[in-house]
Amino acid sequence: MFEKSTWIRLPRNVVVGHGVLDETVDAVAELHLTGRPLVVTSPTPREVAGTRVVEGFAAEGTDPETVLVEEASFEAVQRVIREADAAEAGFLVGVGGGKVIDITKMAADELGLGFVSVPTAASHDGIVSGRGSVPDGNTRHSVAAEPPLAVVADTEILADAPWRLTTAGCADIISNYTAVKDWELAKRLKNVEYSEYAGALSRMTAEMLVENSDSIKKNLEESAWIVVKALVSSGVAMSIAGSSRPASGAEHLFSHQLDRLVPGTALHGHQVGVGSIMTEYLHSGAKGEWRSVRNALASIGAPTTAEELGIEDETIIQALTTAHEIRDRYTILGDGVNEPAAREVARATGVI
Ligand SMILES: NC(=O)c1ccc[n+]([C@@H]2O[C@H](COP(=O)([O-])OP(=O)(O)OC[C@H]3O[C@@H](n4cnc5c(N)ncnc54)[C@H](O)[C@@H]3O)[C@@H](O)[C@H]2O)c1
Ligand SMILES: O=P(O)(O)OC[C@@H](O)CO
Ligand SMILES: [Zn+2]
Repeated sequence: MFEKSTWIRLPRNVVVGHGVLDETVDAVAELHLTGRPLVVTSPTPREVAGTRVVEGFAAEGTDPETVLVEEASFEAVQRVIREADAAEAGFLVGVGGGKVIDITKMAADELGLGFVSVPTAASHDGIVSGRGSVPDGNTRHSVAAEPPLAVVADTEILADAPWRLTTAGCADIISNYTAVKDWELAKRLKNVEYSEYAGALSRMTAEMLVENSDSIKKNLEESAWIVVKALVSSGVAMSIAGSSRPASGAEHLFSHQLDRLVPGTALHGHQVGVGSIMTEYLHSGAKGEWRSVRNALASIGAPTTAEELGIEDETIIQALTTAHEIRDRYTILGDGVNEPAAREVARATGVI
């Protein structure tokens, strides 16, 4: 008897383009979300977009409340929940980078409220996904969270954000190549559940981004358009999979370990990009495709070395040798890369 079942939870409205921030209220109205909005944001995103979103809701008479968050932590999620309860919020609007959006989607999930994603940076593929990523002591949780009912991605704002945020988003997408390889490996060796559709979509998203890399340039709003489309597509792959597997493999474990060792030093996307160069080397060897990964990153101006990340060589080795410990997710790292092997891969790929 066939007993398989799945829920693929996707946004209903994905609004992308120049000046669409002012359509946030319409995107919400179309969803029949009611009650008081709680706008979750952080200082800079509040300046570049949050205040305008609040003013838009206020003009409609919905009396929005705002809460500022800085870090992705369970404590921050609880704080948003308390603020939402106190404000008797009807729905949540996350305005900011990946951390703000993760906190908002996790709070919305616990509260049982709808959530709208308003990214102010094209820096990560969590803008659409129903996953939240939170460090917790020695581990990193990827938790099921409320996917956004709507995404409002204003390319004018995204193109105006510091360029490094956009190159981080590109690198988060380029890392899908190795994430999918890790997922396939885990299917072969550990019989983990694998989705052909999610894997193919994730890989195709990375390929299309790389094919369009000539059009991804600083001060070109079209770049934000191309990158957001890819981030949405990658998030959809995660929703189809019901896990972050299609977009997160060993390169992400390496990045999560760097977040523990040297928090706040480099952007998530940049770290996973450098991790991807090395894990591609581990997958396919010296003559394999690691150069293509490195060249794709270099062509959009993302870091490809420890120095460009602003991270010490020894920290790279430490992160690579301990990355397998961070989460129970089988990857090319297996039960761990030893120190000489880590040094070899980091040197051979020019990362250190
Ligand atoms: N849930 C998922 O599926 C998923 C996917 C990818 C990444 N993530 C998570 O997202 C986080 C990474 O996201 P991130 O790189 O955006 O980091 P972040 O949220 O820390 O943002 C980086 C910085 O950019 C600033 N910023 C945002 N918009 C700006 C703008 N327009 N102008 C100037 N500054 C702006 C933020 O205030 C912050 O200081 C990580 O915690 C990662 O684990 C989650
Ligand atoms: O589940 P994690 O490893 O946090 O990955 C989510 C996201 O960063 C994928 O791009
Ligand atoms: Zn990522």
